[in-house]
Amino acid sequence: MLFPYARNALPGFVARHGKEEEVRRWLDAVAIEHGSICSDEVIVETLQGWIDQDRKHTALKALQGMIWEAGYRDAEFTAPIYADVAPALRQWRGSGLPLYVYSSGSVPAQKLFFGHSDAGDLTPLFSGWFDTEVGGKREAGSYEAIAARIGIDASEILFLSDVVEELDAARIAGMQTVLVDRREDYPQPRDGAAAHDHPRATSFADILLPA
Ligand SMILES: CSCCC(=O)C(=O)COP(=O)(O)O
Repeated sequence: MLFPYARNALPGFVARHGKEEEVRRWLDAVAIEHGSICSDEVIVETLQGWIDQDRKHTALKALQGMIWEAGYRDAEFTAPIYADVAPALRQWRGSGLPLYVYSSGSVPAQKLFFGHSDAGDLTPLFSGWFDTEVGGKREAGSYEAIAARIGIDASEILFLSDVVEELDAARIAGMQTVLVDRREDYPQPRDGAAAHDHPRATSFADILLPA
């Protein structure tokens, strides 16, 4: 729902805001990636193609965040969140654990998402936010940088993801990992050459953390 909304709104958003410095910066980054000077029409088509591929490009993610802002503000939608997530986050935070978000979505988009979730405003639960400005989610260096920024040894950090390659990168950096296995939405490899040994949970309720 969020991605189709951004895809449909992109042409109008670029036409209305494409000359604003903070928007132009990201449109120019797309043009550079595209390999040549190109029209805004081509930039929009490129971005829509990236949405179709679920590409995690920092420029796309920054622009999506700006587009979603209007949708949240005008109450056109709330951010979809699995029913087991908010109760677990509240319990973990209540027991004193600091919680952080690391997403390919831009930090402004993350704050909008958790601020307008189906379960209400969850932003007070989080102690910090990280996006791909720190590095890609499949690169171990990103997790090393996050641990350094948080000031907690990587071995004390549990990283949750539904993507095995992200968990591999976090583990290389020394973090503990759990695959949040949302089988119906994001099936992950289980057997054969792609097998892995990250602990699995099908719900946040099954993730037991030290108090
Ligand atoms: C949380 S803001 C929007 C999410 C988003 O744009 C995205 O690509 C999700 O990436 P993630 O790394 O959180 O799986």
